[in-house]
Amino acid sequence: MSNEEMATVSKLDNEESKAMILLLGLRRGGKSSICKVLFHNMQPLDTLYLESTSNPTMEHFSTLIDLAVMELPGQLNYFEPSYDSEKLFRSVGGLVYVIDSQDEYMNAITNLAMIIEYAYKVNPNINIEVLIHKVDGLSEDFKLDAQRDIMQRTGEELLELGLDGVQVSFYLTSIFDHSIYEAFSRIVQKLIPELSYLENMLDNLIQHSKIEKAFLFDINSKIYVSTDSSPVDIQLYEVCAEFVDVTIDLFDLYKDSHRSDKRASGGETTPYRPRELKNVAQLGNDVIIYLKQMIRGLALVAVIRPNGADAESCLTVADYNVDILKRGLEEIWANARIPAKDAV
Ligand SMILES: Nc1nc2c(ncn2[C@@H]2O[C@H](COP(=O)(O)OP(=O)(O)OP(=O)(O)O)[C@@H](O)[C@H]2O)c(=O)[nH]1
Repeated sequence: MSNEEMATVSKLDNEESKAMILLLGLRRGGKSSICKVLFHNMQPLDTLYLESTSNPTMEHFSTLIDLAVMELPGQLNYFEPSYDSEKLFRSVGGLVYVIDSQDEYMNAITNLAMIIEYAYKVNPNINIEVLIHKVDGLSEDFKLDAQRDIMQRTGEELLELGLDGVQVSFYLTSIFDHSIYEAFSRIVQKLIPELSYLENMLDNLIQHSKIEKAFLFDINSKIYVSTDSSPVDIQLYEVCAEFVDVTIDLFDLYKDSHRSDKRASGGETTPYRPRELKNVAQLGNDVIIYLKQMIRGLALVAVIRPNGADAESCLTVADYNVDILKRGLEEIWANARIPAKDAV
């Protein structure tokens, strides 16, 4: 193992306070592209020119929880004696394995089963997540066939290893649409211990407003860390994620040019406080999309359906209830370890 690899793995000692996700898979499966698109806003087409990763890399992502995503290069042999895999696998909450659905995937499935066997032995609480990736190149029928085939073959491999009881979640993903955000949202949510409180709070919010669906988005990555308990319609999620983008673009366009206010008396300066993100838009079908900044780089995005009621009064009620939600979030996270950060 190279010095750099050792250094990254030894950093794990300091990472133990963070929820950690390990991103694994064979070479050219799409791991670096996923990290770049999710955490660095890289355009999907620009990932074509990414070079193969040769050392483990770590992405830090502080939202409701402090999260680290560690990418292990495809060519790394995790079971080589000098590699402290045991420590690594014991410290992670989720293992995400990327399978390239456009390539021959039998080797990937064998590799996955071997990793699951090891991971499960050292850390039986680990969440095992499989991304059936690059599905943008497959037709609808073929996508489902590939999913069925990969799930079945993985099941067979695990059965052979006597691991048929292990829970594995599968997601069809691509960096060219919102499926990768949706999959990561679900993966991250499993690592948030307060998830059920959040869901209850959002359920309460929609019960007392004309809100049809509410998401708590991490503004920077567009992953949603929670939603109410009604099922997620991916198209609705896409509309909401795009609304976050538009809001940020507008916010940047009209950024405050005065980073501090000169007080009239004596010319003292008060610290710069960023404006709060808020945006409301009414669509052609009367549906209203509502965004308001919450705590820790999060924004609430809600879809309001007035159903004949006056839009203004719907918004007044939403404003009132969203403020209560925000205060609730502030109270829950008042004692959290990481300091609240500015949203944008
Ligand atoms: N069509 C398609 N191509 C993708 C997708 N995600 C990644 N790719 C392409 O797959 C190729 C390999 O991606 P990488 O992100 O470098 O793969 P990796 O798993 O990090 O590879 P190693 O660093 O060698 O381990 C790149 O050319 C990406 O553009 C996807 O969702 N769809």
